[in-house]
Amino acid sequence: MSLVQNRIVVKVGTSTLTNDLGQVNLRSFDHLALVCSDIQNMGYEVVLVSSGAIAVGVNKLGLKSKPSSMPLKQAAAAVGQCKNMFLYDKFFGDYDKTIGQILLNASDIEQEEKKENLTNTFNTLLELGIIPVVNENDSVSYTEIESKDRLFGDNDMLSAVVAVLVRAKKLVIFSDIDGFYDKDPRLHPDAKLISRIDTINEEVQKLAGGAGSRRGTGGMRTKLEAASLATANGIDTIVTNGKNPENLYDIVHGKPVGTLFKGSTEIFV
Ligand SMILES: Nc1ncnc2c1ncn2[C@@H]1O[C@H](COP(=O)(O)OP(=O)(O)O)[C@@H](O)[C@H]1O
Ligand SMILES: N[C@@H](CCC(=O)OP(=O)(O)O)C(=O)O
Repeated sequence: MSLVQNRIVVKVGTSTLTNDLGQVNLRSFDHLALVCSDIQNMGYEVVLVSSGAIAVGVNKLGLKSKPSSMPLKQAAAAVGQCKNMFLYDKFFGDYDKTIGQILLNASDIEQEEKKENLTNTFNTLLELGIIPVVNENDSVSYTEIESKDRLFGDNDMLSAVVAVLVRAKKLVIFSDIDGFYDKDPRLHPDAKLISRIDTINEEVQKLAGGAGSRRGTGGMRTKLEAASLATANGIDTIVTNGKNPENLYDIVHGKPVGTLFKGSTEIFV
């Protein structure tokens, strides 16, 4: 099965959508909505995978820090997801775009029938010119929040699963850092950006560390897992800084930005 050439999945993490005080980063939401809308106007189909439900919920509920109790995390996600969709609806609306929410659990793609329904929903939304906004259904399932034996792992993996499902040509993972370095730049100031990786082997895996901020989860390890799945399905995966969403313009034109994990020659598994 071939990839849809003008289809792109964009993933944005919590550390881009909130600031160091744990507040919503309104400029990030607005900027992201502007660029995604503009890219769609240029003839591309965009799917947005957005984290941030728990962190935004924690802030809205006035909690001092991310709770450790699972019910409270799931409650925070319910509140935060609602606020995130309100913000996306408002900002995308400013650029004349309609969005639709899709909340997923791993079980939704494990069953063939559900998977087919989901694919049809994505395709129909995209045909209608709607931008799907996706997150894991955190309030229902805690696979992403906590489970170790998990398919989605975190939203990095979810974005790769979605990219495979919709047969996107590219997956763009917006992080709080410019790309994949030869070591964690927060711990090693001499770290160097790697602009292209053709094979994700053990050597590459050893370079990836965990999350850099208290808001992010997974760090580069989960981005590598996501890139492994996407590239094995022929999907070029780009990790770059969410502070500069306008990098999407260069990415859709195939210009080098951040780190490119090159998709293998369209073998669909
Ligand atoms: N080899 C590496 N290259 C770049 N960043 C790395 C590397 N190893 C670990 N990291 C850490 O991964 C972090 C990004 O992931 P994360 O904290 O999960 O944020 P988000 O999911 O919001 O992008 C970076 O801020 C950095 O500290
Ligand atoms: N589904 C969770 C996201 C967890 C997650 O993967 O966060 P991130 O590492 O910021 O992409 C939420 O919306 O809070």
